[in-house]
Amino acid sequence: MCYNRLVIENEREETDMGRIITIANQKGGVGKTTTAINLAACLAEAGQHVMLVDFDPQGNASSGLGLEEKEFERTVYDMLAEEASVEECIAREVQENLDVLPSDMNLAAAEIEFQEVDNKEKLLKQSLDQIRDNYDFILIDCPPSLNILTINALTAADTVLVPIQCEYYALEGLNQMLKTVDLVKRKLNPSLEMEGVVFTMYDARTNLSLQVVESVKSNLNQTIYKTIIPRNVRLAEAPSHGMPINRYSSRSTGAESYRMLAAEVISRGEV
Ligand SMILES: Nc1ncnc2c1ncn2[C@@H]1O[C@H](COP(=O)(O)OP(=O)(O)OP(=O)(O)O)[C@@H](O)[C@H]1O
Ligand SMILES: [Mg+2]
Repeated sequence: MCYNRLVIENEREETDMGRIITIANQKGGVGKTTTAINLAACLAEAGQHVMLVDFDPQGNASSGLGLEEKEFERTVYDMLAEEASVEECIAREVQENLDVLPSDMNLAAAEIEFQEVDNKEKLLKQSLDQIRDNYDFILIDCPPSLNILTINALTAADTVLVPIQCEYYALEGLNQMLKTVDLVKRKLNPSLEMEGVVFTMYDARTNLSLQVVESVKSNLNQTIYKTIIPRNVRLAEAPSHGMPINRYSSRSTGAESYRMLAAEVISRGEV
């Protein structure tokens, strides 16, 4: 089955622009993709119209939602390279209310290939601005680095959500990340704000998890989400079944926690 198809009309009646949230942390394996997939799926379950942009050449957000490379002809790379329109690259209704802009290894070439392109930091923004009115939320899953892809994602975003893994080196590199956010805000995207920090893989059986949460709370002058994502084996299993947690194991603590996070994210937008 091929998910890509061209849709010309604007499907949404509302006129307000979608909120674009970039999920970033240059540290690897902290739960960015798990948060991107499951927050997107739980926002969609709550009736929000959502697009998830897989902006990592690893393609984990695409495969974690069951999108295999053979199933899509176009990717976010084709969109950036202007080889296809934004609309042509979208995999539609991967779940109810949830569209995906898939990615694959081609995106790894972006850093070198777009080196000489004018406004190379704004390529993603230029594309997403064309479609943001069609969505309530656009989430962008970043690779584990502060490269041109992450800079593009920060430039396109309204806010940045930083997952922090509850482990000893949690704060390592975080300052660099926050400096990059600040730099992008000053040079490229003045309206960029911090969405906040989300703790992931919290293990209630260890003192360490609690200590990390306490130390981040006292050291980091950032908004911290009340919802803490627990370490939950169902969350780790779900991607290999190509499903978000609310479909794979709807009553698991992982599903419940991402539903709570989605409710918090929605309520922040209403303040
Ligand atoms: N709350 C959780 N409970 C159990 N396992 C988790 C949880 N969150 C993430 N994982 C697992 O930890 C690993 C890393 O998570 P994930 O891929 O979301 O991190 P990432 O930050 O996107 O990684 P990368 O930097 O490589 O993109 C994965 O195997 C994932 O299934
Ligand atoms: Mg990832």
